Amino acid sequence: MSDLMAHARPFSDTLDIRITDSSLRDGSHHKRHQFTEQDVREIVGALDGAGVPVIEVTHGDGLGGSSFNYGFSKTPEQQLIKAAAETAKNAKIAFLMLPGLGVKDDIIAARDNGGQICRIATHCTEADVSIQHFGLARELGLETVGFLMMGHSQPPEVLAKQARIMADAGCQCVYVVDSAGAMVLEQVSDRVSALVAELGNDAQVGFHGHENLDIAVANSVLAIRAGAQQVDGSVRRFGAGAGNTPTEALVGVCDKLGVKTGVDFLKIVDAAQDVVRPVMPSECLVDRPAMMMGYAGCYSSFLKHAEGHAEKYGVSAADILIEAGNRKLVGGQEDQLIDIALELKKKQDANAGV
Ligand SMILES: CC[C@H](O)CC(=O)C(=O)O
Ligand SMILES: [Mn+2]
Repeated sequence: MSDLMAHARPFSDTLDIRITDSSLRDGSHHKRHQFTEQDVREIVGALDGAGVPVIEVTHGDGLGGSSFNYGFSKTPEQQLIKAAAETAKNAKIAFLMLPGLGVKDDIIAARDNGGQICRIATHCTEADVSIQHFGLARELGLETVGFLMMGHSQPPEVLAKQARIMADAGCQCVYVVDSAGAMVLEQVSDRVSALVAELGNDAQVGFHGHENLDIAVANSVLAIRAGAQQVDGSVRRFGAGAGNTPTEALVGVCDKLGVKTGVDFLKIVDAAQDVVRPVMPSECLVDRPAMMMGYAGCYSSFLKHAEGHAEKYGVSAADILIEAGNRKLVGGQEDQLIDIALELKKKQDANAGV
């Protein structure tokens, strides 16, 4: 056992932590939900071949996300889940759902199409809306994961209470989710430790990072040190905004620290370069708007929307995002970004005497 794992809790007899790759779900934001069945088959084949134990596949906003507000999927997500499940030889296929966007029938369909892990995401103060969905998922024999989104916006003790609500509802692993890429080092470990202390053996704890301040791997290492047993990554950071913790770097760093992930470093690096990169519309960059999002603590999936409105109304995407952070907007409030852009334009025009 490595020094890092001395105080941590191994995931199983063979793995210290279990990595979930989210390229085919969080990456859906970056791809504007345009994945094809062939993209999914190629990426799942490569990740599964490298030993990635869990691969998440869904519209970026989860089951039922394909809509005017969030962006229509090119291929129905249930078809993508089915293709992923047919392709994977060892990896389990996970899917995400946000109560309200997705409904119970979507969970049943995802299970019927081969999904094995149901991940239910709520804003980090609204865990109670997930209760009935965890109940259903467990009845269906699915493994369950809970996502407390925008985890930076609440202190550790609040997150721990919300995690308890999920665990009591049947959630087997509650994630601290740094949706905005706004957390810095001990801000992660303090939150993970609070959940570990609250949940004990009732549920595991996970961490999902974003790269806006360029420290997602370091944040993940601190999460592991604090007792996280499940950690998310996305190959080549393929995710919303600045992207996620790069799976390949996380695997390499874990190898060097003696933390067993079960993923083959050389194979995952090849997959990142040869299979995933060609499917990405562009690299996920820590550019000005992405960094502003992390700094302002603003939702990662807002980036593409903010850029679109900035271009349309001739205002700064960074200003839109900072104001969204000030207003503490959460997923589902994307339409308010248009109001912010219009207000900024009005101010800009007034200053210019238009
Ligand atoms: C809209 C769902 C969101 O993308 C979930 C997630 O990955 C996050 O909050 O970081
Ligand atoms: Mn995310």
